[in-house]
Amino acid sequence: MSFGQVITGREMAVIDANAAALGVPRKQLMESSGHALARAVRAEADPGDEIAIVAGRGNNGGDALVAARFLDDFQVRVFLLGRPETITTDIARENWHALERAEIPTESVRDSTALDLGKPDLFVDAMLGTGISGDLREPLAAAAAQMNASDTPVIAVDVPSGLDAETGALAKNAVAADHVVTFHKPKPGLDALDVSVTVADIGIPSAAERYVERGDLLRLSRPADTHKGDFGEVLVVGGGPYTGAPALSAQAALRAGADLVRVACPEGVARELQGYSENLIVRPFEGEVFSPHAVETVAELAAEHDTVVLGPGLGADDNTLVAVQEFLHGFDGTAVVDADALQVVPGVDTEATLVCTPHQGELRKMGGKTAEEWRERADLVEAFAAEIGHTLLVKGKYDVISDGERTRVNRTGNPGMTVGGTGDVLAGVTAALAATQESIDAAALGAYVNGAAGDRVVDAQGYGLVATDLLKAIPPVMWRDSDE
Ligand SMILES: NC(=O)C1=CN([C@@H]2O[C@H](COP(=O)(O)OP(=O)(O)OC[C@H]3O[C@@H](n4cnc5c(N)ncnc54)[C@H](O)[C@@H]3O)[C@@H](O)[C@H]2O)[C@@H](O)CC1
Ligand SMILES: [K+]
Repeated sequence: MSFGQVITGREMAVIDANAAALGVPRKQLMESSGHALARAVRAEADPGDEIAIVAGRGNNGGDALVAARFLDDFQVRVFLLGRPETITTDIARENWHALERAEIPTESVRDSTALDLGKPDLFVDAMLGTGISGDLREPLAAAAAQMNASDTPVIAVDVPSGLDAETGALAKNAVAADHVVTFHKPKPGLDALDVSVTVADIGIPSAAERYVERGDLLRLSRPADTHKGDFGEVLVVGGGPYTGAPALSAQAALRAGADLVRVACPEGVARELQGYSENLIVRPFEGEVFSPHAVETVAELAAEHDTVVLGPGLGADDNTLVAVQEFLHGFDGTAVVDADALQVVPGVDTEATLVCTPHQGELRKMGGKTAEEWRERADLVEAFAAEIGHTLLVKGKYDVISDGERTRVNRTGNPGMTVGGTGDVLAGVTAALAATQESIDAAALGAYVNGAAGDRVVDAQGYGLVATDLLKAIPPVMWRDSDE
């Protein structure tokens, strides 16, 4: 199983929140970061050296405030660039007060004219880490200029202040560090700099990356920050022998935030569908089932949507499978493929980005292998995803999600969810998410949200869950910050 090596600041925030969800809160990580930083400083300093720690008001500064405690046998001077009341997080502020009470020399610098970092033997640059935006502003810019103008070695915390950990771009007034102690994994852009890098293990359990946890919800922007249209439009192509399935997928996509969902289905199904919910917009095509003559109509509709759900209730009529194949052959958008449509995917020649959501029986029918033990299954799913060139979300007690390079595991959900229709809900949620997220993240979040919705229902009512129960549980799982 692989999680990827370089990680962006945003990804780090997800992992950090997942660690907290697993019982390892940020304050503990800050303590480990500070300790790792202090060890690196100790390795470069001589006894009695003067060490100037230049701290910003965020958690990057907080890491260095912790380090100061470990280094109080040196002549440590801590410069806080800003007023202590404006430290941005509680954990960093608590560490500032701990320094004051321990009488470790601290000064707060309010503006650049008052800034004199002196001539220490070593600088610690803890002004900005992954929270940076834009070029350094004052008084940070003046501090960077003083550090850069001196011959004193600089150890930077996480990244040199001025390196954007999202893009790897360097601000024009960035700190020129000699050494970087970066946490957990290297950040983008570090490899292009002329610095030595230590990657410090800060005790984040590998489970925080492997498992999809509440921190993964940070990938979603909140409804309050967004406008209509930001969440995209979804087309569900389904129905034929079954009508409930496309209705469930469509309603699930709406609950997961899609702005507009339409269902393309055979005309007979269309009338029934409208009876399910007034929220469904239906685009009927001729015939009893999806067959080659309807491909052009469906393809035109699909091109007007951000993502497609292909499969719910379509059935496995020979004509339908040919139609699915023809549709995928000409499609270059993003589709979540479920149910009988799955068996067509491995042989199909398509430009489309597909997220396939098989249970283990369907996976075998696609030509994939499965195993009892989830780690073994994860390796098999990763290899099969690489082979077919699409993202897989293989449902099970532990869902395994892989795009062939990155692999995640989801643990939400419960035995009550083996009831019919929960897979249709999952496909709809995943398609809504795929309108704004990369396939692997959409699939991982889809599995998490669907399972967590099921857990919420079972918590509230006990077993006896039916698929429609999941629909109302989707929004609170997605948009509430914490479990109440
Ligand atoms: N996310 C994580 O999992 C962990 C983060 N840690 C540390 O936390 C850091 C991130 O902390 P924060 O998110 O608090 O962010 P930062 O400490 O990087 O910066 C945030 C502050 O800087 C200000 N700022 C942003 N751009 C500026 C600019 N161009 N000029 C002047 N001020 C600017 C912001 O207004 C904010 O007050 C990491 O780099 C790392 O050092 C570690 O403690 C361990 C775990
Ligand atoms: K820094």
